[in-house]
Amino acid sequence: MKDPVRIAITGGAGQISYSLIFRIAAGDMLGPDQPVILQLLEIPQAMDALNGVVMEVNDCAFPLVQDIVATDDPNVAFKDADFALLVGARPRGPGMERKDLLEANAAIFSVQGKALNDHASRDVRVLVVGNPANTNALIASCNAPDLDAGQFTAMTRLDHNRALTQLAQKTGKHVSDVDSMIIWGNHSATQYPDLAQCKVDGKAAFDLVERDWYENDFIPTVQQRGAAIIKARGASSAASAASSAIDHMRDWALGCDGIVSMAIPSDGSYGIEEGIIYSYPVRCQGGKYEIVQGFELDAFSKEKMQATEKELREERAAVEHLLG
Ligand SMILES: NC(=O)c1ccc[n+]([C@@H]2O[C@H](COP(=O)([O-])OP(=O)(O)OC[C@H]3O[C@@H](n4cnc5c(N)ncnc54)[C@H](O)[C@@H]3O)[C@@H](O)[C@H]2O)c1
Ligand SMILES: O=C(O)C[C@H](O)C(=O)O
Repeated sequence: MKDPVRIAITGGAGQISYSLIFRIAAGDMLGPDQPVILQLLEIPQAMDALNGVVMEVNDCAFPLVQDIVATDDPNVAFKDADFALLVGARPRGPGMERKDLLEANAAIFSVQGKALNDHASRDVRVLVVGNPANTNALIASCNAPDLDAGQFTAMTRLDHNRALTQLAQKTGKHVSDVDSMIIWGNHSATQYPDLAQCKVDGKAAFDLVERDWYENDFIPTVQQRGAAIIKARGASSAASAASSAIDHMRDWALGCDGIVSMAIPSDGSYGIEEGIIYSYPVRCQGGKYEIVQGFELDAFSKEKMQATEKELREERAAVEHLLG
């Protein structure tokens, strides 16, 4: 058996965690031969509920779970953490945009960035799920000056997976037949789900779908899917968010074939301002991610990519006081 790894999860008593924790404990994220120590963080008022979750994890008798820490202290939750999934934050309700949560949630991520800086493993991989995820990841990273900015990522994998399914259903194929899907930019209604590089069963997606469907159905459906789930369920996506968080961390840690979308600190690639947390097409190998370079961008793509970049710059300006 391998040595156990420490996985910190915030918002441990919330909706997403109620799926996420059990799937990680079952080995879905790091494999069936990787023991885990779960380090779960909640706010003091939710500690009873978190203790109930811990009771349930224990009742599953998962072979991979070596220990569980339940705490309301971020310094304890992030101690020596190898992986940190920052889920704990307020979700939006009907009629809100995710950036309306900036004020409510931003302070959480400055505190947690500092705690990661001071206590986590120097190799910690951080995924921010709590919204607005890209800018929250920027806040956490800026408050962790001793860690590399590249260790902080935000989740657009749910958008990527949503886009895969929309295209597969439209073309009558399976999601596994689709490759080179790309989500650019912010996990928000300005995100740009781009089919320009996409192939379905080896054929260019643009040869299989009409331009009108792409611009007026596919793009808005993916951009608005979170709101559609809130309308239908009366609560934001939870099991699908957990599943995508697992996909993101698994591929980053263990590698994957093909292109996936991850929101990562921009290095200026594709003309995007350096530093903001922007979703790019990446390849994951050897425990690292790398932006896929060299795609040609037409005027339509450039405009969409700049619109979502502009929103991220505005979000950054709104939290300037928290950026350390
Ligand atoms: N990036 C994405 O694709 C994506 C997808 C779905 C949901 N989300 C976001 O994820 C977040 C969580 O969603 P949810 O449905 O699980 O919400 P939830 O309200 O069910 O759970 C959030 C939990 O976080 C806890 N919490 C709040 N502040 C905390 C803090 N400072 N430290 C630790 N825990 C804290 C709360 O007590 C609560 O138990 C929301 O912001 C939601 O918008 C993001
Ligand atoms: O839409 C939301 O607010 C939740 C989440 O970000 C989602 O995309 O489902």
